[in-house]
Amino acid sequence: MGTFQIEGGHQLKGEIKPQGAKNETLQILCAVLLTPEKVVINNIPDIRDVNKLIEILGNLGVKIQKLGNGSYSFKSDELNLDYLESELFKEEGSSLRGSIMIVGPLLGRFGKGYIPRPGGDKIGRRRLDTHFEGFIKLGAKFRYNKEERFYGVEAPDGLQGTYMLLEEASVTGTANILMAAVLANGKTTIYNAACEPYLQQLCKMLVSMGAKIEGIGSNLLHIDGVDSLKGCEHTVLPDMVEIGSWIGLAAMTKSDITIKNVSWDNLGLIPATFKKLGITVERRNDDLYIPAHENGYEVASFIDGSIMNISDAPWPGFTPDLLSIILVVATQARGSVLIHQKMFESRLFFVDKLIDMGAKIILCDPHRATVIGHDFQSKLKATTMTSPDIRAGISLLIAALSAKGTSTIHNIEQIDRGYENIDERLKNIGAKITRVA
Ligand SMILES: CC(=O)N[C@H]1[C@@H](OP(=O)(O)OP(=O)(O)OC[C@H]2O[C@@H](n3ccc(=O)[nH]c3=O)[C@H](O)[C@@H]2O)O[C@H](CO)[C@@H](O)[C@@H]1O
Ligand SMILES: C=C(OP(=O)(O)O)C(=O)O
Repeated sequence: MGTFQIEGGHQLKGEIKPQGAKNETLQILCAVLLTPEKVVINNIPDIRDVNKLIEILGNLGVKIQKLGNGSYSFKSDELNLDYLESELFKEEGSSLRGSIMIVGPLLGRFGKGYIPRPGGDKIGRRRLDTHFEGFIKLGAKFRYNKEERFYGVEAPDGLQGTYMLLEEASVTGTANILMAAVLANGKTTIYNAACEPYLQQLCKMLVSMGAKIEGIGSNLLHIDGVDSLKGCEHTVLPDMVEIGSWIGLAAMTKSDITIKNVSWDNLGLIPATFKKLGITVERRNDDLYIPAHENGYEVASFIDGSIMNISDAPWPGFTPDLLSIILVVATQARGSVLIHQKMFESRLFFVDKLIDMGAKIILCDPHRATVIGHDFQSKLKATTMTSPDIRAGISLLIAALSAKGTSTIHNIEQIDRGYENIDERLKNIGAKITRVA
């Protein structure tokens, strides 16, 4: 188990460049399975989850070449589908959430796809019903081995396009079904599709490979199946969750930080949501500037004067992946705010660690926490903690950087899942972090 030691209480200053987006990359990597031709992908982040998926693709027979920093080429012309039924795959496939998205492209192209129950954060139940209901609608036969927790879909005679209304706008579910439908016979309509920028990016990539998709950016996708897809080159967007994490970090540590080339138009409600906490977020061309909040930041109230409430929702709503960060930032705001995590059931439990550090938080129930800000009148106290999931992990790191004294965070593998070389990048802007093991 890796550990960070963090000396808190220092202001940071400088520029930071966001990594390529984790969740987009996981979709895009799976799409390379759709064609025997070469696919080049740029701006791939060097993080644990992405590297694990690249390893799975390699074991599946994809020819992978590193072209440069963050750039790779992939060629899926001679796949070893037997790997899908191997013990190694059962182990590797279950180690991250994103691996589930290899099923759609394999089903579309080869008529079969298998996957062990995927991993990812332990942040509540994470059902896969949307994915498999979609495949079944496209004509696939579904089987599930309960003992081994192993899922399979098969369609030896190919998939047939159809209309489907998804039960929920699942991000990986939409990507998975979409990647199957682009190679189905005839037309597919996916209503209540997830439509966040990363899915838009996947759609654009598929179109550049020869897929026919209409409605990109909306929750109603029309797909006209084609017989085959060709190679392409694709560049991953900057990671909006990382960008949000740096906004929170800057505010909590009263730091003056510029986040470079954020692709502002793809940030949706992220800047506006930090502004609700009173944080100044300035657009400078495509950079995002956060001045040092020497006098703190004050939570806004609603027009009717009622207490501020920040909650998540499927895109274009506020991403659930930033609520833990919003929560930690709120602990030093002037005013109170109710955080409502609607999607995941176990994502707020990490607040016990913040309470240990002296934060004023009432966990109302698994989905809601009320935070009463300190307005920097009282600093958080350094402590020893363990990171339960990726976003709680980064939130605890932000808390530790703002706290008085030296904190220890264990299980930093969770943070490394989604943040590239985080200790070195933060050290470059003045953070005092040591990777102990
Ligand atoms: C690898 C990857 O891309 N992971 C992201 C992806 O996970 P993932 O695709 O697994 O998440 P889903 O979009 O399927 O759903 C996440 C959770 O929200 C619930 N839900 C979802 C949609 C909805 O309309 N109502 C609802 O309640 C689901 O039941 C589930 O518990 O999207 C999540 C939601 O943005 C993000 O937190 C994850 O970082
Ligand atoms: C929940 C997340 O990731 P995953 O879906 O990979 O567990 C996340 O990125 O915040």
